[in-house]
Amino acid sequence: MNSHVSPGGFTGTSPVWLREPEDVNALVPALWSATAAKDANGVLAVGGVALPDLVANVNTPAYVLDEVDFRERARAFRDAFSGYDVYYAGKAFLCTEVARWVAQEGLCLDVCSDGELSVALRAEVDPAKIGYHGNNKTPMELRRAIVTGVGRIIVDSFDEVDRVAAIAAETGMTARVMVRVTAGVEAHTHEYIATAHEDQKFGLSISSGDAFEAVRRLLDAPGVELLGLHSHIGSQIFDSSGFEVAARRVLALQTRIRDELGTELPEMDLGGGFGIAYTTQDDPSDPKALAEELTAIVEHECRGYGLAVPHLSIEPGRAIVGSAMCTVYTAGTVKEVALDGGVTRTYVSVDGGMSDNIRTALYDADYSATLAGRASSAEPVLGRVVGKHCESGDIVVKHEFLPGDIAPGDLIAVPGTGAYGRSMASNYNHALRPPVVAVRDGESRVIVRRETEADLFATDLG
Ligand SMILES: Cc1ncc(COP(=O)(O)O)c(C=O)c1O
Ligand SMILES: N[C@@H](CCCC[NH3+])C(=O)O
Repeated sequence: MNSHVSPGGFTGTSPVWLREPEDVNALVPALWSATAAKDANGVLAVGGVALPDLVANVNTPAYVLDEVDFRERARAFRDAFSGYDVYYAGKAFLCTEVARWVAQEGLCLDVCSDGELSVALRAEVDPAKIGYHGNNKTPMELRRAIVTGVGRIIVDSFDEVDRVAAIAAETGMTARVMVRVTAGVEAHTHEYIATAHEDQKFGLSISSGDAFEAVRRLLDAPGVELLGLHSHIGSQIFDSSGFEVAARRVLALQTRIRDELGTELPEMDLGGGFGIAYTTQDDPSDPKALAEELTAIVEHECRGYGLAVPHLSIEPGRAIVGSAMCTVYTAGTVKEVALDGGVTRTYVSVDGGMSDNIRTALYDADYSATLAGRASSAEPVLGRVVGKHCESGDIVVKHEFLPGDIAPGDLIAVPGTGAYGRSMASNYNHALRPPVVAVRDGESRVIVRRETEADLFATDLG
């Protein structure tokens, strides 16, 4: 994996990685889905559908999902990780149609709530190909998962060990489980999306002995089939050293289980978290390189411990859907704000914001943007794309060079919003969550419709 290029500070008002583009109209292909392209007039099309035509039908803001790109990325993971099971992490983005695409492309599906399970079942995903995560699954959720025949439940606590065993005993069904372990790794990502250090809520600690104890109890529980150990170190990760340390510690636990409990667990899940490019500072690996790297790490560690290589699985979410989607907005107001040193920043307010993309406010995430409806010959200016919510932190794109003549009514497209954009969207300020429009071969299809006022009033009983 290529290492993440550190932003390395600021030059005045913008981060050092942000360079003034030679052509402010040009797309940076690595940030966009496979079929995204601009014509000579600067009109952006995705899946052969020009965005001005698309928004004439569905309005803005809208998420635009490139079906060809999504399927290609899913297949790329499936093919590169042949011999593994690839679980698409539905938390990144899930709707019934996308769950069907996942199944059609031969991937399994990772869910982490009753609602996500309902979507998977509605799409007729084979329950045996569903994995079920969560640090606080209710007894009701666990019962449904077990009775439905979910392929694996990833057990996250001692309480859950007891619950799973009790439900298996009571229903006479077999509960197939993995144990989520905490490997004590400090992943190089934002604190809120790192999940393998000790002081957080997920998993059972290897170093404290809790993970071993959970394994011992599950092996003893009638009706429970323990498949293996699961480790997920965090999200938007570029550096393989975290996976390496985690694999070493998880396999050390596998060795202890073999030596003290007399069994080698047949499976192991390495989690997801593979980073994507949001801006020119990100340089992600392709699935083939990732597969080679992760497989080499596991094989090396297994050799060292004298273990058979377990059947492996991964759970990419962002790396499949992240770049497959962009969001298109309409600019509403444009404001020049004078900063220190005689510099100005152009604030472009769009008709969405933190209600359709919380990641900038929540994780200080970086995004990019481009004018989507026309070309401009104006000089680039340092811009910031902000939303329409009552928060100064309501920022969509913190730093981007935009054409100096950007004006109300312009369409602005933001790439890389597929992961955790719609899935973490909210109704803040009673915003109506935008639609997801799938595009392919010149056709567009609304697969999640825009919310309406009636949706808001469906729960507000008046
Ligand atoms: C257990 C688990 N698996 C998979 C994922 C997917 O992560 P990503 O979308 O970064 O690939 C997550 C989210 O971080 C997760 O918590
Ligand atoms: N929602 C986060 C990632 C956490 C995923 C779930 N463990 C993001 O947008 O980056």
